[in-house]
Amino acid sequence: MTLKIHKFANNEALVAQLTQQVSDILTTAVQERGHGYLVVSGGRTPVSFFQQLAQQPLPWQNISILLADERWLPVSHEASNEGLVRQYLLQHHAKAAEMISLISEHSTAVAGLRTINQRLQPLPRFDAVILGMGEDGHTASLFPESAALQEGLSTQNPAVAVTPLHAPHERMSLSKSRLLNSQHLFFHLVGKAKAAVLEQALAENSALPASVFLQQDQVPVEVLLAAPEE
Ligand SMILES: O=C(O)[C@H](O)[C@@H](O)[C@H](O)[C@H](O)COP(=O)(O)O
Repeated sequence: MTLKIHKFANNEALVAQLTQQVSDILTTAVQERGHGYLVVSGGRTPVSFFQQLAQQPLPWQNISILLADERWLPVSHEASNEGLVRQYLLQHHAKAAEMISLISEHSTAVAGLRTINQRLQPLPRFDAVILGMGEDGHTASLFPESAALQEGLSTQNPAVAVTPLHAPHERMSLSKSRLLNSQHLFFHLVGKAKAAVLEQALAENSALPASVFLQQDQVPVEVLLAAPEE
């Protein structure tokens, strides 16, 4: 398992490093294969990272951005992850990037799944996937106890439709196999509560969804953690 954990005194320092690493990865990707693919997460944590990354003078017209997961809502809804990405990441230089949406016109994620799988099927290996983690150990929308978890962890399809038991909104999540089809994988974690869940997810017999991504041999994973030390 190639796992590196980088600890930061605060999110500002973390974001500076993550921005640098992701910028380098995307620059290399565009140089080497003409196009870069970046997968980001929604939620509250990534906002300042999005703001920093958007200001980097990268070859954005050759970069596609996707979400690791999406809430099945109109982009104009305040809880839409695509709305968040459009508001904070697809700005400044990054305005030129392409966004590959995880939602469709269908009224439910289950009904839209086929369309989303078809949309994602042709995509090559991602260059970087940045995951968050919930305090219940979920990552992307792969929630513990959700009926779709097993499918999300075992399907070879790129996406899975999820109805979380304890979180709002129906979701579309990238599957484990699609998320791990990447050159680089990062976790961006902020706060003491996340540090504690990280410890659980790193334990040998952890059943938390995040541990599936932390404890694997397929893609090097770097955890960037900003949490005050006791
Ligand atoms: O749509 C989502 O909810 C996310 O993609 C999700 O997996 C997120 O990364 C975690 O829930 C952490 O969320 P916070 O950053 O808000 O703590």
